[in-house]
Amino acid sequence: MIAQFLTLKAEAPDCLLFFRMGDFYELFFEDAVAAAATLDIALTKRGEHDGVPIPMCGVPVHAADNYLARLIKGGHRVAIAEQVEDPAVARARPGKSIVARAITRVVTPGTLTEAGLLEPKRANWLAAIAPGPQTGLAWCDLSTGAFATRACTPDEATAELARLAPAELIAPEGWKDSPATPRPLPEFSAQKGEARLKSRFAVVTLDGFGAFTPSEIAAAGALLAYVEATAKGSIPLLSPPRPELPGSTMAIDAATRTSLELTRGPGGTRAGSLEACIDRTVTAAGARQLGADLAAPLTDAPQIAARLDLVAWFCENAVTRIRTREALAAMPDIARALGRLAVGRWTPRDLAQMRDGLALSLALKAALSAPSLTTPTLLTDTLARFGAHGSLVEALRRALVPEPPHDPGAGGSIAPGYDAALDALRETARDGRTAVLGLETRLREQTGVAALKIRHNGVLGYHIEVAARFADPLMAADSGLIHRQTLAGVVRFGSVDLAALASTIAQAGDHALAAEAAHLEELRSLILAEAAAIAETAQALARLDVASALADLAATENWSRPKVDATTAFHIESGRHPVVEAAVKAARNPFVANDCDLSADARLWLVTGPNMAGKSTFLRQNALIAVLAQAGSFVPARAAHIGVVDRLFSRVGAADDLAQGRSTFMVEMVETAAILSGATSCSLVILDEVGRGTSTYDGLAIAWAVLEAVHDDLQCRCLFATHYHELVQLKERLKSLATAHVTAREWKGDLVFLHEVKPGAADKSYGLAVARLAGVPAPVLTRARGVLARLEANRDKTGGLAAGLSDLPLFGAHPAEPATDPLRAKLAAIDPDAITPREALDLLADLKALMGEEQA
Ligand SMILES: Nc1ncnc2c1ncn2[C@@H]1O[C@H](COP(=O)(O)OP(=O)(O)OP(=O)(O)O)[C@@H](O)[C@H]1O
Repeated sequence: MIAQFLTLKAEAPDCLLFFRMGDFYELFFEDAVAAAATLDIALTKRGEHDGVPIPMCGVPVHAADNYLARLIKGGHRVAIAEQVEDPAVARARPGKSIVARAITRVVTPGTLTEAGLLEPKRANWLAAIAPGPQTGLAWCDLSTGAFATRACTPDEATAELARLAPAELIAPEGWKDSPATPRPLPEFSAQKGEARLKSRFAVVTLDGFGAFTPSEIAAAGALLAYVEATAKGSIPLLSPPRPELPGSTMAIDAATRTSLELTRGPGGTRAGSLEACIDRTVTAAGARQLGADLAAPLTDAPQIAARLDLVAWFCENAVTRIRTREALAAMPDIARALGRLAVGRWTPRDLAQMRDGLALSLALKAALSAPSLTTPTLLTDTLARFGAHGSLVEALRRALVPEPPHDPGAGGSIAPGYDAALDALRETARDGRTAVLGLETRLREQTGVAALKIRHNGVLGYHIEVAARFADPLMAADSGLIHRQTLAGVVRFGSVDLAALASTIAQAGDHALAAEAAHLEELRSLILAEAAAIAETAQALARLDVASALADLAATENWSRPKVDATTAFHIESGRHPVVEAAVKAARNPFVANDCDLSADARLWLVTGPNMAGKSTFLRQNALIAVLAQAGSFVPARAAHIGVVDRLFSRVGAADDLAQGRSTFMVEMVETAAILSGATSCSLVILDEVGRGTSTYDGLAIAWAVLEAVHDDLQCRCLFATHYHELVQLKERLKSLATAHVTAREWKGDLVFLHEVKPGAADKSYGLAVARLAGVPAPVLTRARGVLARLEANRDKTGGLAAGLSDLPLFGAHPAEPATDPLRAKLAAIDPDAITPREALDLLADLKALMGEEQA
């Protein structure tokens, strides 16, 4: 057996091998040691290998999901080796033969489909990257079948991966940019990929799915190869790939996502994120769609307007909204049930979920289809995506009992009356059981043992049981009973009649189970034949859930419809930060709404104000409002007009990236460089205290230069918060720069934050007042006050930190002169027609000498 284990282990050396033995999956050798440590279960020993005891541990099959989930979370991959023949067949073979086993599945984080192993509200992306100057990305979610690709630059690929946050990334061997499952390079060949995709989707050309670049095909092909390799012959659900067009969504890089906490909060989970704060969806599929929408806001104004129209319609039609949400709340997750059915890991419950979900979808479609002049286009389009699943629902209704069991082997899933032959088999089994009861009564009378019982267990099957003290007379040869087992206190017997009945019952039961299994399989095929239409229905349902949930939010939280167009407007009236607002309100404080108008003559705002006044909140809330608006949501503001933002950058409070060995300041500069090279005139840039991580002079100088570059070169909309009051001078020089400050007042020696954003710069920093609020001891504060008075006196005398900057020439006024290259200058001066061969040789020698000087 260990030889069989080792052979299988060699097929999946990077996995823990779950080796099926009866009702357990056993692990051996290092696998056992690793699994026991991760799962915190007992490590035992079994036999010896090369004279050394073999470590072993095991998990029961019925609870395997739970253990698998923990191992996958712990960073392991698991190969499952099942028994692939009946043990009786193995036993019947001559010699000491063991049951044949084979790896039937490799479980990895990106290929999960079981409900128990997945987060209901998050997509479970498996992504593949084909690196190169033009990088190809492909990603799929095997739990729902979604499959998409994108061609992009390496930087964009990093941002895309941050958006998707894949559960698993596959990359060619040797690629080291981020943790990935390595795959052989040939699997990333575009040619092979194309052939693989064509064969998987049974098409002669991929053109029908969209226009792909070779890098996208390479990534999609590698992804498919991996899916097939881990599924080991089963066919997971996968829709045809859909290429994502470059520029169709707002570009948001990884640092911006983290700083704005769009879909992950401070702890890296959903809690505390914008997504969690605004999520009112009532289905898991809706929550997944909302997450996807927020992670990828649109850039096409008409498409955004279509989403907003649908939200507005649900806002206006409150009764319809409430009814729709009630209907959706009862909806099972049919997208994921479909994923389980496709891959072959399903239970009869999944069939019932499909029946109930599709029936509800039909009812919902009928309820929302009443023609009306005001029906928004997206509603009409979404309803058109609902499939006509009437006959499938009918077939499932006829075939299944209302609540089938979880266990496919338990029987009892198929409704009575569906199949006369099955009913007859069940009848036979039932009659047999009644006959067993009759036999029990007869035997009690015959033997005079009133407490005689006929029982059933897995080892003996049906048997007669009496207390030991009544057993002796029954042992007699003429008792008609056959002794089978003596236990402490009870003795068990068989009889010819009982054996006959047991065999009838068992046969009928087996045949009934086989008939049920065949019916269940037929129903599964019926569903899979409509897989594409069901996946489409599931997506349409998720879209309705998102729109009605956003409408519910807008109606109850007083959000308003933004106007989004192709201008560069950014005008927010009384904007709020939804997450901070919720926190502030939970503490029974009011949230102060603020305006922001980045119109052409003030597209760059320099925001000052004391610590804790609310600068970061103000900056972020405007970025979030742009994200929400372009995701198709109403926004937390009285009114908003936003010109489509193509790229969003936010740098708020850079933290040390110790994992990558970069200091705060280095991180900040790397990120600032990314903005300066990536932003366009349609971008929105949020910069919070750029330059604060270094010495005051360096920091001010960098902040100054960045502001000038944003103003003159990028010419984008920008909010820039700073404690460098010296920067206010730039207002005189940069015509589209406006100053604003967040207000605070000192009152009776205390600092009171008003959180209002007002035009103009803050009068002072209040740093010491904040320090006092924070509990810095009085002697330290007194000393600090003294130091401050000195510094300020000196500043006023010398002109301060920014002395001498007032007559600094404007940024870009003196373009750097191209460095003169003496070699080039000399070459340029040569007129080949006017020199003799001798002069030419001399010149050559001079040029060589010049080159020597340069290299020295
Ligand atoms: N508009 C507002 N209305 C009510 N409370 C607010 C508002 N803005 C901010 N706050 C409160 O003030 C706290 C501090 O806000 P924030 O972090 O934005 O300040 P800051 O000025 O950026 O501070 P620092 O300069 O120290 O980073 C928030 O956690 C919140 O409780």
